[in-house]
Amino acid sequence: MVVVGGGTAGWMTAAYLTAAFGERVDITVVESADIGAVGVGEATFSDIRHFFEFLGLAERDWMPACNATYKLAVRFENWRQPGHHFYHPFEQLRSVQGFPLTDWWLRHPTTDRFDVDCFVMASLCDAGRSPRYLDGRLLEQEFVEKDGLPSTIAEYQGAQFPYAYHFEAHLLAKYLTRYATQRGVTHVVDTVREVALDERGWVSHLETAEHGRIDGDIFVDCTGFRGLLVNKALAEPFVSYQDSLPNDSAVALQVPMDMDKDPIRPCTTATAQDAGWIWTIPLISRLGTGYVYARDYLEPEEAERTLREFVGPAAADAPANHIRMRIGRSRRSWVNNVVAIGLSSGFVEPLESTGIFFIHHAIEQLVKFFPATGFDPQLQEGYNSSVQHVMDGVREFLVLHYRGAKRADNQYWRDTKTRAVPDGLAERLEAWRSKVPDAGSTYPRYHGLPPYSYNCILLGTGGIETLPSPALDLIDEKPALAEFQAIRHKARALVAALPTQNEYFRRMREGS
Ligand SMILES: Cc1cc2nc3c(=O)[nH]c(=O)nc-3n(C[C@H](O)[C@H](O)[C@H](O)COP(=O)(O)OP(=O)(O)OC[C@H]3O[C@@H](n4cnc5c(N)ncnc54)[C@H](O)[C@@H]3O)c2cc1C
Ligand SMILES: N[C@@H](Cc1c[nH]c2cc(Cl)ccc12)C(=O)O
Repeated sequence: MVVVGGGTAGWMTAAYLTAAFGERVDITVVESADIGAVGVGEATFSDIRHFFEFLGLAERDWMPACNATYKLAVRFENWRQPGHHFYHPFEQLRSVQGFPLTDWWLRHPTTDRFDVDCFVMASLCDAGRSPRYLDGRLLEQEFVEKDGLPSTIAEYQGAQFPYAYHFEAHLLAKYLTRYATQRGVTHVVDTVREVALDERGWVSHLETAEHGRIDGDIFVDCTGFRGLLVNKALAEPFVSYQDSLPNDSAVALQVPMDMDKDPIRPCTTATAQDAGWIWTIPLISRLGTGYVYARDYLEPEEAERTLREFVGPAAADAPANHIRMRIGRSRRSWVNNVVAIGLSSGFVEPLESTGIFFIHHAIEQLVKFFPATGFDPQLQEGYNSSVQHVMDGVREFLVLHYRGAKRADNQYWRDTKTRAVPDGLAERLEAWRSKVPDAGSTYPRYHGLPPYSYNCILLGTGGIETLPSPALDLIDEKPALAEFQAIRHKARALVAALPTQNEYFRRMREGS
């Protein structure tokens, strides 16, 4: 196997496949020293723990090397109106008498914060708490992997794990480079100048600037947005999502942070802006922040000025990284003997931190559908179908954020209500007006987001009126009210008992 590209996708792929296949598959990574990686991509899904566990890595092995912190949720600010915020947490939504607590909340709203009433994590985020005690124990939410780890995250049936991570993307790539090369992966630092095809249109070999010809059986395209092998050499078409997700640009800053002074919030923050939103990702030594926006509504210089103003004086000396984003996916990610993974395969704006989830899912599916030398087209079709639906499903979930956002104070936000929606979503939006989303009314194929995630965004953004189930007028509400009270008590007890993230990581630093 020849992996072209040494960003997060390239090294996650090489590390995982060497852990899966050992020496039975020879893996080479070719990465250019002259073409930079995208340099961002720092918040994750909680599923990523399966990636590190598959590699045999514990948190103490990799977190300090990547300046990593914990992420309990995404905090959405000003999506409903200025000053309003809500959370999308890593916490299963409870049910009472067969109805989700969000449904009961619509019928009996105990406060104006559905997230605080239905989820313990919302209070932990508001209080800046760590999900682990100073001795390393996980918060009370007893969590046990059911019957060991599944073969893939798509097949995982266990409890919702309570947190994900923030980490420095380039440090993770460096860490995985060491991991992979120590286990036999060949690392060639060079630029691919030509992708040679045989008479069938399959890649026969690569020509590099200094190392000449590199042969392979399977080529993994991890060359980022340029899609050097899949889109350029094999001319696989790109399916744009821009008609429903117009944000196509970003400007990013890295802002120094002092964990002895600055609070390390245990969540990613997405703050709505006039032409998009700003992400804030707290790491151990710095803040990752950036403005994701639509060029049709805002020029890069204005976006950078807005971002610097938002961050304040700490941003003064930070150089800006302007990025043009290709939003959408390759029609197929696996074409002939080329498999695209990462930005080359597809990408949506990082509103729910899905880029690394796409990579992790794609690598697991590549193992699941790995071809024998005969390259059975059924395996390729199974792979492409799984990858396509994950991206199309996430696209739909992100469109809901904009259709649901109550903000309509300028043309950008007014246009979010009239823009085309992906096939099937219009009917689902209609259904959600009468009944909160459930497994039967969200995107029908696996795409990584459970129905409760849709409940959070629908109730949090506030722009789509959603009615409680009529049955709740006829069912005794006392058990539901008792559940709300139990959540309040549990949240209060955990806020009192858990350390802040700063205290937790200061202790980890002292202990290391
Ligand atoms: C603004 C922004 C914010 C993001 N935030 C998040 C987030 O919070 N969470 C998340 O999960 N994801 C996020 N992502 C996505 C995440 O950054 C990517 O999924 C991740 O970095 C993977 O990128 P990649 O490895 O596919 O491509 P890149 O990082 O672009 O790497 C491409 C590699 O290919 C190499 N290359 C290119 N051409 C050649 C050649 N001819 N020869 C040899 N080598 C070559 C380059 O040298 C580089 O090593 C974000 C993306 C953007 C744009
Ligand atoms: N399986 C994913 C789904 C998920 C559940 N809650 C959240 C919250 C956020 Cl911010 C992203 C993703 C998710 C996971 O557990 O990571």
